[in-house]
Amino acid sequence: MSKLRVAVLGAKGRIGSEAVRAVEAAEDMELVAALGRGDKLETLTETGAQVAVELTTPDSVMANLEFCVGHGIHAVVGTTGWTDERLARLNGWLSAAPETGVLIAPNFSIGAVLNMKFAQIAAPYFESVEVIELHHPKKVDAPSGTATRTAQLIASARAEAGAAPAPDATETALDGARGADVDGIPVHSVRLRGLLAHQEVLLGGEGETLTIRHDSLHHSSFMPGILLGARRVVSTPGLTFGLEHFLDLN
Ligand SMILES: NC(=O)c1ccc[n+]([C@@H]2O[C@H](COP(=O)([O-])OP(=O)(O)OC[C@H]3O[C@@H](n4cnc5c(N)ncnc54)[C@H](O)[C@@H]3O)[C@@H](O)[C@H]2O)c1
Ligand SMILES: O=C(O)C1=N[C@H](C(=O)O)CCC1
Repeated sequence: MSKLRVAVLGAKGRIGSEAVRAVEAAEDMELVAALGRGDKLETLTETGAQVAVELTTPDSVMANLEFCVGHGIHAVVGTTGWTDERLARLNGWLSAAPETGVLIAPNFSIGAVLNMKFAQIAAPYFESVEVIELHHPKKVDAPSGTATRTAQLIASARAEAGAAPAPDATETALDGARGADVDGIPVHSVRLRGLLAHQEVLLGGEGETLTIRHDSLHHSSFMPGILLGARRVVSTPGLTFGLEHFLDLN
């Protein structure tokens, strides 16, 4: 059987360099290109890449995806910075390339996907919910893509269940003291040397709390999800948002 022809964009970065090693080690894949900032995207077509693994920066991801989708190259995207406006532009490109698939995964680690899922399930049952994400100090965006997605899932689960807003008597606060507001859910971002990627969802009710915590201790935690994404995206046209859809968790 022929091997899946995979390229990595952001190949010299923290997660990209790990992805290069993971693709090289996968028996059913061939690494056909490993591109860094400034390398020409035409290499993707010249090398016959079928899937591009996009692990760059929020300022680069859109141009890379426009090229990939425009050339019928499927994409597995871990880069953060997704807004409704960006998703609409991507969907516009995909509507002109109906056989092309793009997976955007706010987090590729199974534990983080389950953290999001468990939080979504628990959210309607508690009066209070807040999210704390903790990352390495080189991270350029806050809140993390994972925390943003988690808060969105919590907010929609609570809205669907008709849950009341969380109690909060704060009258005066320093800017930022109550975190960022993502769809009404407070999200707090910690940047700390020694950490990689961690998240706690705190839920509180009468006389009890529930804490759902996940820790990524090494970039290897993201690799099985990236490889799964590459295998599945080639037969999943259109936009898939969240690895849970490829794990049959929905
Ligand atoms: N979804 C996940 O599971 C997951 C996990 C870890 C990181 N991330 C995200 O992945 C992104 C990268 O994270 P990182 O820690 O590796 O950052 P990083 O800064 O270490 O790596 C990004 C790399 O992309 C390169 N780059 C920038 N523009 C480029 C372009 N146009 N073409 C090719 N390469 C380009 C940079 O030079 C750099 O080497 C971030 O958005 C981060 O939040 C997602
Ligand atoms: O290290 C990062 O940067 C990470 N980014 C993603 C996010 O913003 O959620 C996933 C976890 C690691």
